[in-house]
Amino acid sequence: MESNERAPGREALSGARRVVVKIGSALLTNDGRGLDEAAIGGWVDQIAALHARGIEVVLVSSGAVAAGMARLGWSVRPSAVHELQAAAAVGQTGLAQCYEGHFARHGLRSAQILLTHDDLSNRKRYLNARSALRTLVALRVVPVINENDTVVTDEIRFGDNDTLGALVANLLEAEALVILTDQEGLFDADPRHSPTAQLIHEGRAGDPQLAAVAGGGGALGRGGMATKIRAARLAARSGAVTAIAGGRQAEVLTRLVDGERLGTLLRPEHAPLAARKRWLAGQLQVCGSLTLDAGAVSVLRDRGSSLLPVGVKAVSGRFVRGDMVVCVDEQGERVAKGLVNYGSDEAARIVGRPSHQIEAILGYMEAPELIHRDNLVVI
Ligand SMILES: Nc1ncnc2c1ncn2[C@@H]1O[C@H](COP(=O)(O)OP(=O)(O)O)[C@@H](O)[C@H]1O
Ligand SMILES: N[C@@H](CCC(=O)OP(=O)(O)O)C(=O)O
Repeated sequence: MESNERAPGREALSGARRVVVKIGSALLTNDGRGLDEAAIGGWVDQIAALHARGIEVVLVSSGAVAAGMARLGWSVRPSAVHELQAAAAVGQTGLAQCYEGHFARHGLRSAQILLTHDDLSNRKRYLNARSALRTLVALRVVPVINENDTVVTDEIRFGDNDTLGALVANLLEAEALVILTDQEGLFDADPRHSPTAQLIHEGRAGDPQLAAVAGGGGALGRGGMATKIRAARLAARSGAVTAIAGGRQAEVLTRLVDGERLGTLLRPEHAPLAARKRWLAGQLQVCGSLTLDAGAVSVLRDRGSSLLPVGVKAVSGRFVRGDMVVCVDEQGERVAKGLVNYGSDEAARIVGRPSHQIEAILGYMEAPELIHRDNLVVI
């Protein structure tokens, strides 16, 4: 097939409305001499083009350590953690400035978000990060995310940004994760060592055979293909398709979104909602319960709606925002479970009341729903 054809099976990518784009260290740096500002400008141009089509783009960008090393005049990547942290702190400023300047050429704003593993494994911080990111996206701002390298320690480090990209795709329920790197995609062997290696065009995220061909990273990158394959598996948990493609290919982002057969496409094996709901259903302990009126039971079961406070009659148990609670009908039969947006004390004060009164009752409003439908599984 010619590479500029619209390829069957690429619809998942061409139909995506929200995309997480991860740009790796191997691409961002100018042979270790700081940031490749011209190349960054080119990706920003493409992201702006996607934006203009109404596609929401969230960027996960590496490059802080490499940029910091250049600014500090270091030619060799340090191994001491405190030096890496210092380099990241110096470099992250340059990275943010570079994106801000390029997005401004298109009349777009960017926002810096630095995350740690803890932020996404702690449910409360996870929900907070998600609210902030959703708000930025709704404001048509492009979030530029990196690991908060200056505060993380080895035990709690993502290390590579492929994993971070996948978790952000999960967090925002993006339809696609696009990983741009210095190779054209996943080959059946590491092309640095096997010049005859063939590009794998499509595959199943989670296929164990992929891990067998994926090797480690180059001098500048961290995880290599191994972490990209793992990222595809993680992204698939929330139904996202993953594309691994060459960031130096002309117009790579726009061509991918146009459905062109570029790079490697790894598809989730399960439907998005089902994957997400399975995660919710399987993972978390229940901390309390909400008794729903008949109307709320029916909209949850029949329409997959969010649970609003107005449909709740009673609250029991002690829970905080982000905890899992079970929803029961007035006969005590289990209807659903999900992650609450309000702790038990606040929930008790707002149940039975319309959402527009929440702010007047509590003095603030986290969200109009008690449980957002993305965080709710009917059982
Ligand atoms: N099977 C493979 N196909 C393609 N690249 C591979 C494979 N196995 C290992 N690699 C290596 O992975 C590198 C990309 O990963 P990495 O250096 O971590 O980059 P990034 O900073 O973009 O994440 C490539 O330069 C390549 O040498
Ligand atoms: N957070 C680090 C990036 C880590 C890294 O290089 O990851 P990757 O681009 O996946 O190889 C930085 O900004 O330097």
